[in-house]
Amino acid sequence: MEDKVFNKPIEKQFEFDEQIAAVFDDMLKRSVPFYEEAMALTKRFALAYLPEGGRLYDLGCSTASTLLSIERDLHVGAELVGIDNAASMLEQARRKLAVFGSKIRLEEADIMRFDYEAADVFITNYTLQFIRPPVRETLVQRLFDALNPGGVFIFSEKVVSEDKRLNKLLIDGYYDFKKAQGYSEYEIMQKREALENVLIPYTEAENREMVTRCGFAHCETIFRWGNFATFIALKK
Ligand SMILES: C[S@@+](CC[C@H](N)C(=O)[O-])C[C@H]1O[C@@H](n2cnc3c(N)ncnc32)[C@H](O)[C@@H]1O
Ligand SMILES: O=C(O)C(=O)C[C@]1(C(=O)O)C=C[C@@H](O)C=C1
Repeated sequence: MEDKVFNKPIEKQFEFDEQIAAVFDDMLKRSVPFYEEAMALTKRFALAYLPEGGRLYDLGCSTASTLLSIERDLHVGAELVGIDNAASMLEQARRKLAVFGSKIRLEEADIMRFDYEAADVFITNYTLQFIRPPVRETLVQRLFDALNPGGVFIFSEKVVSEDKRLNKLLIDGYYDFKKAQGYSEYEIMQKREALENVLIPYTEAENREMVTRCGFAHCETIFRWGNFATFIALKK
């Protein structure tokens, strides 16, 4: 279904509710530059680090698009687990899992409180930015602690620049991208207002510093377009 959520006056802050879940796949494709490519890179690196008998978690898995794409090319016996606290997102996910006869395990839970088992890959694509800054690093630390040695953390984020002029140019470029995807200026402004204080982006450097403080030995930016980036952090 086509995303027209912000075509009318907004009544509340951005929330992952039924209205958003119903159009979410279209929303992401048209709102995240190179979404498909970032997902393909996520899959490539996830598969490379997922051993036989391993475990992969996708936090904020939404409609399970990334997990299903990974499962399609999975050639080892490994457990794929998706976690999200939005019931309506998981409803869409379950529908897709049924169509593909998938073995992915879905958990409706808060990623801040979930009791993680030992894992080889954690993914948080466009999810950390919705976790309040005072507790964001606590979550990353928990993921690091649950990772087996040699495990990886792959995450994608909207990012900002510490340089004011560059930051404005990045945002202008992003809004032009959205216009080219068919969103009107009105829809773009309505969504910007709804996301204020809900989606809180860090700079690329802040993201790297955060994972380094949590103990990751190496962090690489594997994709960046304007104000969107995908990272991989390695636990040695
Ligand atoms: C932008 S979407 C993620 C998109 C998805 N990873 C993808 O690449 O298609 C963020 C997701 O995180 C979920 N989320 C946000 N905070 C959460 C929390 N504390 N616990 C569990 N899920 C959360 C939302 O419900 C939403 O589905
Ligand atoms: O539309 C925007 O302004 C966005 O930042 C895109 C974005 C994201 O980056 O997570 C914001 C909310 C939705 O979850 C989908 C995509």
